[in-house]
Amino acid sequence: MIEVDRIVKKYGKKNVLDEVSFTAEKGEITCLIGINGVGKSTIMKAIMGLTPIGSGRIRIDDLPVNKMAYEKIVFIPDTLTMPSSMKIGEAMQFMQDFYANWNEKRAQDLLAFFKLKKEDRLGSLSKGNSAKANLLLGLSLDADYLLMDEPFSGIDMFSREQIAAVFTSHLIEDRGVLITTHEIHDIEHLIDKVVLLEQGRVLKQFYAEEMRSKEGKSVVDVMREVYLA
Ligand SMILES: Nc1ncnc2c1ncn2[C@@H]1O[C@H](COP(=O)(O)OP(=O)(O)OP(=O)(O)O)[C@@H](O)[C@H]1O
Repeated sequence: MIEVDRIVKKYGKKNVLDEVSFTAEKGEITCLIGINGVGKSTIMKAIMGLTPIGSGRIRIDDLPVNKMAYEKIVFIPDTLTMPSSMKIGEAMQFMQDFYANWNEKRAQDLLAFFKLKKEDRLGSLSKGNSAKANLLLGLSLDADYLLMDEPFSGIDMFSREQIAAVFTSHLIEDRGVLITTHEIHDIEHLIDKVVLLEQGRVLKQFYAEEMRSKEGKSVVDVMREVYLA
């Protein structure tokens, strides 16, 4: 479990995260939802140790975040980080050489699933295929938790559907997934837990299925209630 406990982050005098607490469990998809600027990316960076926090704590499987903990997490950015001149196959080979936890079988499965071609250069890929290549490279690492910042942003409908299908497939296995988004419609049916954010604070967190079955409300219904109140 990733446990974010009352974390506070300031940029200058501005409180960007104000006692944010939530958990993301293994085997579940947890979604941080909020409009631009509420602090979603800052939370991701804090979990990855890429930005220091003022107070609060972050634990992964009951251990404080340290170098070992980072071997449990993969952060999949929204842009390709490999040189654009590299072919997909070369990028896969690079990852295999560099990371001990590269899972070649899963990488091949993802290549087929996304219908990507090894000989295509990263720089020549469409936005949708770049996102898929990014996912391929990240998901092929055997890590217990996957963090993805806006994996569906700016991607065409068919690519979004294909990417969404990965989340419900065996390719995710029983890993914990934490994603951020400001567009919920396409992915509402995939999400287990929802964390609604506003101006650096958690307004509400709930399980989507429980909300549907007990209160008959969709995630969008709850968002309307919370944000338009
Ligand atoms: N390096 C920085 N210096 C100063 N302020 C920053 C810095 N990074 C982020 N901020 C501010 O912190 C707040 C939260 O930013 P963050 O990027 O976490 O939001 P977000 O919810 O991920 O937004 P988006 O959906 O646009 O990515 C914003 O007001 C942003 O302007």
